[in-house]
This record gives sequence, structure tokens and C-alpha cells, in this order.
Amino acid sequence: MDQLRAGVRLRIVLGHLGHPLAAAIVAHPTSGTSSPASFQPQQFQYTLDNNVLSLEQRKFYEENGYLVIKNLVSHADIQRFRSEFERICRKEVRPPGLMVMKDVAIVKSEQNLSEKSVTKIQDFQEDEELFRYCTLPEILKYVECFTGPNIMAMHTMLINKPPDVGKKTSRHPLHQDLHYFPFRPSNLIVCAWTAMEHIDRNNGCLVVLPGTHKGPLKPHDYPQWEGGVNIMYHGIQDYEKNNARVHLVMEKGDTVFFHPLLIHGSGRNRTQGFRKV
Ligand SMILES: CC(C)CC(=O)SCCNC(=O)CCNC(=O)[C@H](O)C(C)(C)COP(=O)(O)OP(=O)(O)OC[C@H]1O[C@@H](n2cnc3c(N)ncnc32)[C@H](O)[C@@H]1OP(=O)(O)O
Ligand SMILES: Nc1ncnc2c1ncn2[C@@H]1O[C@H](COP(=O)(O)OP(=O)(O)OP(=O)(O)O)[C@@H](O)[C@H]1O
Ligand SMILES: O=C(O)CCC(=O)C(=O)O
Ligand SMILES: [Fe+2]
Ligand SMILES: [Mg+2]
Repeated sequence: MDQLRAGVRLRIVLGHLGHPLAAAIVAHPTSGTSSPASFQPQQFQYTLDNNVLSLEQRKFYEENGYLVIKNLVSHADIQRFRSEFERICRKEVRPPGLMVMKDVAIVKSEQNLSEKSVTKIQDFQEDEELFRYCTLPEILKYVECFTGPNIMAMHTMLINKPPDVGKKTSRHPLHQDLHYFPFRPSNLIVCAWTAMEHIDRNNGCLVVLPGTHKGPLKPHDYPQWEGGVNIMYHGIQDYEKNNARVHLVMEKGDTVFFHPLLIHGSGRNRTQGFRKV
């Protein structure tokens, strides 16, 4: 447990670091891993033995570093998360420890209209309504396939990607989440990212470089973007340009689980809506 406690303590110190209506979730390093004696028909490095994932799904995650599960979170739950987010933006509730972030282009303008100025909220673990996300049995069922049964929510975010004002500041540069995480081991960490509405390239879907979870943690720095870069939105400068980007088109409730070394980002939001995950 020491390793985890240390991770939690550090994360609280660096409490503004890191993750979607998402959670980075880790498990006790020694629990949930398969016993060395158990018979393994195949060597799996990134998934644990369980009867939740099909062999095909397991192989997909091993190979690509992410797995999309369609229609996982109910629309009723998503509506509840959306309502709570709006209450927080209206300052009707102020959960302790919550960080509210604004888009760099919008914070510099005078346009400060409640949820229209909030890019994301982070660390909502003290908000009972939002933290329900991290307790949903359908989420935990899949998380456990990567972390094992002793699960801890390490970082939480609800992202409200604003319409791009023309400066491309709504983009999230290509990065690895492990850059933000002072805890290990990386193979027992997973991110759950749930679409709260239809998401495609128009409103800035998640973009992944499949298979990059097998590589090392790369150096991150602020991208050289002229229109401005949001604070802490570091990117990888030297990613493999031949590595084809895959745009994940997702429907409301679809959830992608991904490895913290997977290189990913998101494009600009060309719509007038606030893309929520
Ligand atoms: C995926 C995951 C693992 C990793 C990620 O998602 S990476 C992103 C992680 N993001 C973070 O950790 C966000 C950190 N956020 C923060 O530190 C805070 O929210 C702040 C951005 C500093 C805002 O704090 P707060 O003091 O409440 O806000 P203020 O409105 O008074 O602004 C203070 C000064 O900061 C500036 N600012 C606010 N928002 C941003 C921004 N998005 N990008 C760049 N600069 C920004 C703001 O203009 C102001 O500067 P001055 O006017 O004082 O020069
Ligand atoms: N050539 C590139 N160099 C560095 N980062 C890039 C490059 N292309 C894309 N990215 C990063 O990957 C993210 C996703 O790329 P994508 O092409 O989907 O976004 P976009 O360029 O904003 O939108 P679109 O191409 O759909 O107009 C971008 O937001 C950016 O962070
Ligand atoms: O949703 C996005 O725009 C990016 C999210 C991201 O990088 C993450 O969830 O780790
Ligand atoms: Fe990320
Ligand atoms: Mg592009």
C-alpha cells in the first residue's frame, strides 16, 4: 500500500495535474495480477486475466493501448453529471479541492459567462454526484481488467471543450498522461473517458496513436502554437509522424479505456457546442 499512498500524497501536492469525466485509476501492484504459476496460453502484458474482456478485446488493447466499449454509461447518468457540472459552473455548489479551468483565449477575453467559460473541472472527488462516475459498476468492471480489484481513483476531470474562437486554443496537444502522474506501475493505470454526447472530428474527438503505449515516456514541452497554449497542456514534440492518427468517433455513453503511455490529444472544436466528456 505504501507505493499507492505515496502516489496519492504526491498527487494531492500536485493536485491540479492531470484527467476526463475521467478517472485515472490504479491498483495495488501486488493484487489482482495473475499468479506466475497459472497457465497462460499467451503472454499478456497490459491486461489481467479475467472473464470480462473477450480474447479479441484483450488482444486489441495489448496491441493498440486502448479499447472502446460502446454504450456503457446510461444517458440518465450522463444527464445527472451534466446537471451537476452546470450547478458547479453557476457556483451553486463548491466541492472542496475542485479546480476550475478556463480556455486561455476565453480567460483573456471578457466573456465570462458561467459554463461557457469553463473548459474543465478537475479533482471532483469530493463531489458526491460527479464521483458516482468512478463508482459505476459498468466502469469498474472494465477498469478492473487493467488494474485488478483494488481500485483507486487518482485523478478526475469533466472536460467541456469550448467552441474554438479561431486561435486553435481548444486543441489538446498530443501527450502521454503518465507525464502528469507521479505514481506507477504504468501497466496498472488506466484512463476511462466517456463521451457525454456524440463526438467526432467536428467538435474535437480524442485522437490516438495506436501502439504507442509500448514505447517509453517521451519528453513533453509546450507546443509552439501561435494562438496560445493552455496552462499545463504540454505536448510531445518528436512523436512518430508516420504513426497514423486515429480519430475516435464516439456516441453518448461510449467509453474508451486507455493506457497512460498511449499518445493522444484532441483537435479543435469547430462547432458552437461545448463538447463534454
Ligand atoms: C490529461 C491529463 C492527465 C493532463 C491534462 O489534462 S493537462 C492539463 C492540466 N491542467 C491543469 O493542470 C490546469 C491547471 N490549472 C490551473 O493551474 C488554474 O486553473 C489556472 C489556469 C492557473 C487558473 O487559476 P486561477 O488563479 O483561478 O485563474 P485566474 O483566472 O485568476 O488566472 C490566473 C492567471 O492565469 C492565466 N490563465 C488562466 N487560465 C489559463 C490558461 N488556461 N492557460 C494559460 N493561462 C491561464 C490568467 O490569464 C491569469 O494570468 P494573468 O492575467 O495574471 O497574467
Ligand atoms: N502535425 C502536427 N504536429 C503536432 N501536433 C499535431 C499535428 N497534427 C495534429 N496534432 C495534434 O493532434 C491533435 C489532433 O489532431 P487533429 O488533426 O485531429 O486536430 P485539428 O488539426 O485541430 O483538427 P482537424 O485536422 O480535424 O482540422 C491536434 O489538436 C494537435 O494537438
Ligand atoms: O478530451 C480531451 O480533449 C483530451 C483528454 C485527455 O487528454 C485525457 O483525458 O487524458
Ligand atoms: Fe490525456
Ligand atoms: Mg489537423
